[in-house]
Amino acid sequence: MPVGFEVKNHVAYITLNRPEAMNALDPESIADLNRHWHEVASNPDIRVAVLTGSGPKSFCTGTDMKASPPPTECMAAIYLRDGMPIVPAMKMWKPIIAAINGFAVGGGLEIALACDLRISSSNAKFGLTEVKVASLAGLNGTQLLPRSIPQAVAMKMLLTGEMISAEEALRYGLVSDVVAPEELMNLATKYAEKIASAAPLSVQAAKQAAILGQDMPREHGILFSHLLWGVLRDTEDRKEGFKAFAEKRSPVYRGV
Ligand SMILES: CC(C)(COP(=O)(O)OP(=O)(O)OC[C@H]1O[C@@H](n2cnc3c(N)ncnc32)[C@H](O)[C@@H]1OP(=O)(O)O)[C@@H](O)C(=O)NCCC(=O)NCCSC(=O)/C(=C/c1ccccc1)CC(=O)O
Repeated sequence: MPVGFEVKNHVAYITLNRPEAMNALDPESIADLNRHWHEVASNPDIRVAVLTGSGPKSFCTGTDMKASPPPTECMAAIYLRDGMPIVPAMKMWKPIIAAINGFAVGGGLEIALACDLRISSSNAKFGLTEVKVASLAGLNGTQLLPRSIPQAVAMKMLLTGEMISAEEALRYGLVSDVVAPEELMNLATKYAEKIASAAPLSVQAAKQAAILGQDMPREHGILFSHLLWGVLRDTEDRKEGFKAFAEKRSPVYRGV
């Protein structure tokens, strides 16, 4: 399988598994990945996902430029039927952690930008290199990178295709943590299990409020967050959270 999938302790681990091609995405990987995102979104046992690449060198280098067949259908037909591939299937309120274990380039960086937490190994490199291969960072990179790091750095990366190091990515806030390669999955698991131990509906509401609120005027975002709080107020899990606190024990959340 070009994409590994395993669920443990409410965490889905998704591993791009073509290290010989720097985990570039061929059509089979894209289909596999999309199936896994649908599973993450629909399986109530899964509360959070971790996306990584196999091997020591690369997270993902985007489209497999050697294994992508020429189009057989015009883009308008595909776009108006399915939208853009890959990233839409990741749009969900369960959090996704990108554990970036090496090159995150082209569509690989764009996928990482669609994740909620980005942590990186010290050998990682980040770039939107599509201009070098006569394409465009069309998986939302042109929109998300300038909103994620300083505009001047984003424009340099977009226009020149230059890569930045893990240290620079940390400095610009593109990633939250940089660790030694052998520590990366431990840290990803630590964050994922922390998220999985919190109340799943609260976690999803927090993500929804933060993501949708970004595009709202501040007062609308505040009102929206009040409504979400109201939605959560009567959940069984909120009662359990308060009761467990009073009883000095760990809560047992069920997502109801
Ligand atoms: C990442 C690199 C700088 C690493 O260089 P290095 O010298 O360390 O390693 P290589 O020898 O180059 O790589 C080893 C091996 O892997 C193959 N490889 C690596 N990346 C790809 C790839 N993307 N496609 C196919 N094959 C790849 C490489 O050929 C070697 O194979 P071998 O010779 O051993 O058989 C360097 O690898 C590099 O620069 N890679 C390319 C990165 C890149 O340009 N990515 C952008 C691709 S375009 C894209 O992602 C798009 C996304 C998209 C947008 C909109 C909608 C859908 C998708 C644009 C698009 O598709 O048009």
